[in-house]
Amino acid sequence: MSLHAEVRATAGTFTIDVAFEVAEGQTVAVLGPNGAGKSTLLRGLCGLLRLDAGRLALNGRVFDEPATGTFVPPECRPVGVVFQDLRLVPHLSAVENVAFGLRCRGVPRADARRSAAAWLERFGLGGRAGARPRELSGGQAQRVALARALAVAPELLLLDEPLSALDVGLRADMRRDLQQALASFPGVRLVVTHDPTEAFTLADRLVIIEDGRIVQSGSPAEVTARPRSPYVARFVGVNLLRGWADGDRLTVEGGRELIVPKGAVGDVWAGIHPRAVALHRERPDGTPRNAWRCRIESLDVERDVLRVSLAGKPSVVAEVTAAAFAELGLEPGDEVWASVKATEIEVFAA
Ligand SMILES: Nc1ncnc2c1ncn2[C@@H]1O[C@H](COP(=O)(O)OP(=O)(O)OP(=O)(O)O)[C@@H](O)[C@H]1O
Repeated sequence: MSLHAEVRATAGTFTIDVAFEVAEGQTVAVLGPNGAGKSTLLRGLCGLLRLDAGRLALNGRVFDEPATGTFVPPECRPVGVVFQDLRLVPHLSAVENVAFGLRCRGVPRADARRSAAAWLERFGLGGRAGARPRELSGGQAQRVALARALAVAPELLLLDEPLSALDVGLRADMRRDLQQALASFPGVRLVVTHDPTEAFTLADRLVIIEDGRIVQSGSPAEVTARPRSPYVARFVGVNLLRGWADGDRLTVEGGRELIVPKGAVGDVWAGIHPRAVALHRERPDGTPRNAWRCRIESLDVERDVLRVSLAGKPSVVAEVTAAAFAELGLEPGDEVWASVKATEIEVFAA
């Protein structure tokens, strides 16, 4: 029981061409830069965009397959969708919005209303059933949209950037609610997101799309360990350098030669976790280290660590504790030495 998605579709001049499978009970996060084709993929999956080629099947039932002329319209698919802008009907109350999806699927009015009220109750919105969307807070509107998607007992749940419209303060609470809702939903779950926290807390598997194609997929741990593109590396917070390896030498872009663990030969990626980048005021000596001069470009505070963007050859991000950084007495614009132990550089074939 699963989603089989082989999607080739066109929106204007843009084409999406991806293939992946998701097992029942799994949550997949679809990631990618702006314009990568995430929403277009979602439209293909829910039937708002017809495939040019490929095959879309859920639990063995085919919903779209141009080769056989099969196309099941959106309202006849067991698919629940929460769109980025929610798309609640403005003149309908919360309970009517939730009932709407059921009515579209032919459920009699009274039954649809009863079921909708029960879903709102489950999401703690029993008291807001009569409110119109503009009378709801962002978090409440989000819950109504989620209730509407789940009320139709879908086999596939599609969420497009489910938390992006919420204030940062509300997001953590809503993420927890969403995690619970997803855990109790037995079907296939697919979440489009830009947010690493959302992806890592909600998903079993990541599918990363760039320019309408899958560049990488795997568990969060696999993707973090071996990012396959600069976008993925940025997303997971890892430094990724492209280079040429020969034994224990790696020549990276910009020409610097780094000492790395022996193994890979040829065109490679080298991943360096920001925690592995040490900062020094003077050139470090002693144990043989890879060290090079950089300029501190900017600082980002993330809880009790600082992410320090370093411009140099190569440019990297270092992660240091606030205390260690204060001890060095550095600030943006200052010159600094960055160093990385050879054993902290993971080299893998490009
Ligand atoms: N109906 C359309 N006509 C023409 N071009 C379109 C159409 N729909 C989407 N596109 C183009 O397809 C590309 C992919 O768009 P899409 O909205 O799927 O990206 P996305 O990954 O969801 O982006 P974002 O993260 O910004 O929401 C974009 O370049 C967009 O301009």
